[in-house]
Amino acid sequence: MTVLINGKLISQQVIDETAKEVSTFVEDFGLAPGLAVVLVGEDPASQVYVRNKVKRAEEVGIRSLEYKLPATSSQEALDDLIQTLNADSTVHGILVQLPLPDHLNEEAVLLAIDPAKDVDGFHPLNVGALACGDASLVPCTPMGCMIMLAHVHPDLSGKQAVVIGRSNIVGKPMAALLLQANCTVTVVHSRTKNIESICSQADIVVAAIGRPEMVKASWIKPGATVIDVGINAIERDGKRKLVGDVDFADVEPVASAITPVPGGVGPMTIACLMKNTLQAAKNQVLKP
Ligand SMILES: Nc1nc(=O)c2c([nH]1)NC[C@@H]1CN(c3ccc(C(=O)N[C@@H](CCC(=O)O)C(=O)O)cc3)C=[N+]21
Repeated sequence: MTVLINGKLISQQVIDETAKEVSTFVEDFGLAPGLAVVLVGEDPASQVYVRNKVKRAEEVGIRSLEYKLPATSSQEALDDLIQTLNADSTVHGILVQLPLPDHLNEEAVLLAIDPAKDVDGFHPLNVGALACGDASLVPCTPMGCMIMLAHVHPDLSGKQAVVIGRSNIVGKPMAALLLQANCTVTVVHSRTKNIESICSQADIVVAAIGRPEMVKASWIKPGATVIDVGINAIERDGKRKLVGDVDFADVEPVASAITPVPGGVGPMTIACLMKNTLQAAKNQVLKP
């Protein structure tokens, strides 16, 4: 029987633990951790995520602030907002929802965020710290994947892990975390030759490609663990549906454990954002 790794349930555990720690933080320091979420434009999918973040923040006792800028905002307007949030001692975490509209420079925005408040872990300083194995703020999605993996593999040491995708947001930090956990890590991507044969040797496959249902049973070694990072909205039988980067119906019978979509990595990402906001608040209050 294949184990279904339940992201809804595990994320609730992370939320509950974080809520407890937040109430201790409030008792100790007399203020709640604060998270600022910046959304530029009206992307409907992003609006759903932002709403979920606000809801979860409320649940754990984090004060969340939503900043909505028009899609036509200038780089200067966004930079000004970030500088204001950097200077605000009641804001401990800043998240700028990606992707930004094309006319804005994403790299410049990520550089502008105070690394101590960078709850996404995307600032070059935090990226470097992760590469060195001493990060305090780890990107939320890969962190969520590691927590789910720990539920089926208490010891990852010596496992063959293949990460499909090399984005700065998921693929690269995911590979760094697996390496830190003593896996043998291979990253495959759009230019890789023989992706299928490389994947089919893996004990652990993390799919973060952004292509609906690309990973098939023939890519998966029988008994492997499959983490599906993809969240793709597709239309099937005239209905809108969320599917992952893994063809779940095909792969599930072959895997020993697999994450579903929805209810897998998505809720873990949000729970880890709450964890990071608390972490950032602790870091700032303890060494301002
Ligand atoms: N700076 C930045 N950081 C991010 O972490 C970030 C971002 N930008 N831009 C967009 C992506 C996407 N993302 C999701 C998080 C949770 C769900 C989620 O909770 N999904 C639920 C249900 C979603 C639904 O039902 O529509 C699930 O998979 O079960 C989805 C997507 C964070 N992102």
